[in-house]
Amino acid sequence: MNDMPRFSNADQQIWQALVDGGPRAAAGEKTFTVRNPANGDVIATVADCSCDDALSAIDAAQRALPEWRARTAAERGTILRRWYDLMIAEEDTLARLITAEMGKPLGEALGEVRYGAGYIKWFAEEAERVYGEIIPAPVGGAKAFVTREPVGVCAAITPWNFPNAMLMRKVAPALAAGCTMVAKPAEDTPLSALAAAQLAIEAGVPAGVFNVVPTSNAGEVGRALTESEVVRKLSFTGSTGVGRKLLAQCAGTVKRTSMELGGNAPFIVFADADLDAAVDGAMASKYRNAGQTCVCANRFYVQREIHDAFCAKLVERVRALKVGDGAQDGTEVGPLINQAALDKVSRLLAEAVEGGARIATGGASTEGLFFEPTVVADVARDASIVREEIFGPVAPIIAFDTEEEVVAAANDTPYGLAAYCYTRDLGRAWRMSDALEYGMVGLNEGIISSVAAPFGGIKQSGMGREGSRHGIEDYLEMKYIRMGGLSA
Ligand SMILES: NC(=O)c1ccc[n+]([C@@H]2O[C@H](COP(=O)([O-])OP(=O)(O)OC[C@H]3O[C@@H](n4cnc5c(N)ncnc54)[C@H](O)[C@@H]3O)[C@@H](O)[C@H]2O)c1
Ligand SMILES: O=C[C@H](O)CS(=O)(=O)O
Repeated sequence: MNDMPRFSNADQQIWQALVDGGPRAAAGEKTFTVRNPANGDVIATVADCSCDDALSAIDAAQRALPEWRARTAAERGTILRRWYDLMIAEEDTLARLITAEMGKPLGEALGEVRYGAGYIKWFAEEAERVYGEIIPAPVGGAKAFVTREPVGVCAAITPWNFPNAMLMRKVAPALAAGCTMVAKPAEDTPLSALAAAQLAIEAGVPAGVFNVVPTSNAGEVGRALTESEVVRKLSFTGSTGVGRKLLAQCAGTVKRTSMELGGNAPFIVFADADLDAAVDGAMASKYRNAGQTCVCANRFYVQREIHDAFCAKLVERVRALKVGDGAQDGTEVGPLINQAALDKVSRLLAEAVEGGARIATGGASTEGLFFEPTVVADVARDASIVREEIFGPVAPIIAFDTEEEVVAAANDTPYGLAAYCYTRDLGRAWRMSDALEYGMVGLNEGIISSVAAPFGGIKQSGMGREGSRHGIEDYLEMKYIRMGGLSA
């Protein structure tokens, strides 16, 4: 990846932090390496930022705020649109970066770049739709109204599974609203964030408005971001466990927070469903990104009458999936991100089998970090693979009989991000979407994400929404103004 001099500091071949409008070596010039999960190769050396580096980035964001927030929404939107154009012009390079640092197939990586860039375009336009309100005067001789103002200096902490899109869906609304941003990408995948920030600078985003501090010490940098009184908001995407920790760390300074956390999506198939459509949806939802998305189907509930037919069709499709290096043509399922992820998937599957489950296809880690796309049937309802987020290419299947029974099972989780239901009965479709306790529901759809959709969860899957016309709200404050003394 050091063959990208535009992004890495070519002469030293180090991907420096991007702070205050340019590359910045970490304090002590510390570095860490990034490896390709497909083969373990070191693909880049990156500045290893510390608390001091984070504080410098926060200072740069604070200095940049007055001028950036003073620009008109149209001016900010024009710069964001230029950034979008640069992202699309560089989409192939950015896709190669994603595949190299986290393993997804190039086709999926290209889709992610376009998805992430789509958020920039969307919020370039939404910037000019941040309206205020006029309130009917509560008393004579007075006017009352509401204006919307940027929250201020924001921080973002993002995951490795969508290293471009998860950050773009935070930084785009933040900058559109007039905020400035300090971002800490995941240690496994800092390159996509750094490349996107470089393009932002080239697009005319002023120095200090968007800063990226890569680090192998998430806790130290995270604490600098969460404890700073200058940082008025934290937007986090990641596991629920880390989200809880960060919420607690933000309490001391009463920060605004957006939390996009873990999921445990039920995928429900009724006997009256279009079976082929349900299998198509299952394949798209379960095996995308090797099962490493927060909205992947995590457990399949299939009505007993069609259980065997559904399993047979699914197994046939899963067996045909091509596993390999995401950079190779034809690869459909890449590696898992690291050994810990592989160990977790293996553990959950082994525990399911110990509980009586039957592996219908797959079930083994092949070489390195690759895991065979798997279908496992006859899974116990309370198995750990049903209760925990798998984050791997394994589909546990459970038979059910009645609507009431499956609603209870689907909702029996602390998570509430996404749920899926296949049925051709319109009444049942409405009853299910009403009854499912989730932030997002796919009805006869396995892929529901879009820049136009309010993406987010309830319960312990988080708070706030990203994308849609709602996504910019998380970066705005409301100011109520009452103007008196207006009587003749
Ligand atoms: N709801 C969503 O939109 C969404 C999207 C993608 C991923 N996720 C969730 O993210 C998880 C997988 O991603 P992950 O493994 O990167 O999650 P993670 O929580 O381990 O890490 C996410 C980010 O938090 C950082 N982090 C970890 N510990 C920290 C600490 N103590 N202080 C500060 N930062 C810390 C990491 O460095 C990374 O940047 C899954 O649970 C998945 O469901 C949710
Ligand atoms: O996993 C995280 C992403 O939000 C998944 S999606 O591409 O937005 O569906």
